[in-house]
Amino acid sequence: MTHTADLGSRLQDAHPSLPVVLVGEARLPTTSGTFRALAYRQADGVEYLALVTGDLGDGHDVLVRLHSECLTGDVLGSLRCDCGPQLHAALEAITAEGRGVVLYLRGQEGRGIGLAEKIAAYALQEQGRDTVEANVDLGLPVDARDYTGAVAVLRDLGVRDVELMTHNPVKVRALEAHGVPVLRRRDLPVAQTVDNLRYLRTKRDRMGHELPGVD
Ligand SMILES: Nc1nc2c(ncn2[C@@H]2O[C@H](COP(=O)(O)OP(=O)(O)OP(=O)(O)O)[C@@H](O)[C@H]2O)c(=O)[nH]1
Ligand SMILES: [Zn+2]
Repeated sequence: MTHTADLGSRLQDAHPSLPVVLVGEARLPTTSGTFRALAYRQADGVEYLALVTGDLGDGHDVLVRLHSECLTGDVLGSLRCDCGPQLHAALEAITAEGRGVVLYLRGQEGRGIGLAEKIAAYALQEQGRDTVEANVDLGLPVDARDYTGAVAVLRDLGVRDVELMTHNPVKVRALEAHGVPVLRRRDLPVAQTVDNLRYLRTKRDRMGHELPGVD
């Protein structure tokens, strides 16, 4: 697990200057609304896609989702997790609000370990390990996500403080540690299935996620 102390030291090491550049911007009509899509790239090649709706104005109290890439859930409709429904719920929430940002984090597939390693972790889960134990067995961090670039994108968009759509307290702490206050946390609907129940329970019981509705 990413402990608060580890997170704090990583954040202290984070470079304070803007490590991302805006590469392209276009209108993106989707089934969940029409967004302004802004594509950013970090010096190491990691890309970010910010889907923005409305006028962010003074940047205060912006409804935000930081969405970690999940190819299997977001694109393929995997039932091992709830990422796809969460992504679409977040896009629909900013559309309904008329103002907000969904920031798609391409460098965070598999909680930062990458797609191939996530599939290897799934194989261990089929042998009975939970999501945390599987990463440990592979010699990988349980959560390798870094939010420095995400914060840089939010700053570039003029976002100053946020209402964050998440159940994950580490995301809240990461934004706060980078100087982006989280005014409120907003729950997303949790799509519980027989295939993702253990994954959801592990997030609640071992990673501190706020998932009171999960049985
Ligand atoms: N390593 C690993 N990553 C997984 C597994 N299942 C899902 N993921 C990845 O987990 C990320 C989503 O993170 P979660 O911890 O499920 O949720 P979160 O985004 O931190 O929390 P919310 O903001 O509440 O959605 C995505 O990048 C998924 O690819 C797994 O079994 N092992
Ligand atoms: Zn997923």
